[in-house]
Amino acid sequence: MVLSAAGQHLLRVSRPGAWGQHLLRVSRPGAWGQHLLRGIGSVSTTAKGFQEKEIREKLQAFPGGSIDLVKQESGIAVLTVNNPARMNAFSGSMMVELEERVSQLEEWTEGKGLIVQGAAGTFCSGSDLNAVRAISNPQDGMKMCMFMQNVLTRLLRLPLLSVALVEGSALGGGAELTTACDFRLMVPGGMIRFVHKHMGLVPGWGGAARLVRIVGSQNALKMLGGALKVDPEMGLQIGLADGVLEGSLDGSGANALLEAEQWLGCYTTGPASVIRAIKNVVVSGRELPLEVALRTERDVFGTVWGGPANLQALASKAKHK
Ligand SMILES: CCCC(=O)SCCNC(=O)CCNC(=O)[C@H](O)C(C)(C)COP(=O)(O)OP(=O)(O)OC[C@H]1O[C@@H](n2cnc3c(N)ncnc32)[C@H](O)[C@@H]1OP(=O)(O)O
Repeated sequence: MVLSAAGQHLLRVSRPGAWGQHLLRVSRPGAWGQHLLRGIGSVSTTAKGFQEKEIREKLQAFPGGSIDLVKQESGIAVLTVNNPARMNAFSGSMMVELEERVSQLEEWTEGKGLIVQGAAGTFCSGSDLNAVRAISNPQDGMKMCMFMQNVLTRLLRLPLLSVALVEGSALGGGAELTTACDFRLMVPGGMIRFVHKHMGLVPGWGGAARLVRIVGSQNALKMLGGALKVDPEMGLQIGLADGVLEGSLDGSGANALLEAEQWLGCYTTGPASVIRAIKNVVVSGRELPLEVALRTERDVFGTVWGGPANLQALASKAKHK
């Protein structure tokens, strides 16, 4: 780690062979705090110096599937990774669409919750291997990685309580996507598997960093090193899964979605302003140094203190037995 004159950390990523050393410039942690303080819930990229327009154009050259978003009256939105012919693998255009959907969710001020699911009874089999083969050179791979890291970081920081509904398999980048949600609910027969090792890779969409925070470094090492198949039972045991649902009665996925909505509803009941504030204080507590997190918490507190929900609760003389 080198601290440049501009105060930016340069993370030196080396790889032996043709392309030698690359410098991935990331903004210093203090700048994250500034982002969070300025506009919690609309945090933008932590990566500098990558040409988003250029990578979008590149990714658009690999079309297929879609990322569908339905915002419901209940304040819970459903995001569906939809490419069933390829087990919901992410084509390039789906990566771009995911960024657009995240932008829409950042603008959705009435939202409280989000369920991320795969179409047709399976979650997501990671990157579309056809696109991966076409961009297997290091420069393009690095750009795709930065693009997806940025999108999934923004997804996790949305001021919505988010759940990955894991039916079927979540493989590779699909496993990484589950870690970009606050919670994971698994359906019997479901599996989360970081298969990267078998692809000669490590996670690159931020999945390893998030996994360590969810299950701890020991379990993360075992999951990545062994490319372990994490079923619902193991998921609960290591804290990767937050619940196991009954699942589809007819194979349509409808029942699992309904169950996930009910599960999430326990945490999203109440005014959007309060639910969003809860998510924001937790994000800052999770990601920021304590002093900055405390300042952020104070700022968020100021947005709800004396607000309609607070005044109504005071007037009702509520008892919390
Ligand atoms: C930083 C990101 C790292 C990554 O995500 S790398 C990608 C990691 N993912 C993989 O390697 C998944 C490879 N696929 C598999 O293991 C199996 O296809 C899988 C998902 C277990 C399903 O197995 P089966 O149920 O036997 O079905 P199948 O193999 O016949 O697949 C059905 C069709 O889906 C396709 N498919 C599945 N995963 C894909 C992918 N990631 N990219 C592109 N195409 C994919 C598969 O080729 C097959 O297509 P087709 O019917 O032969 O035309």
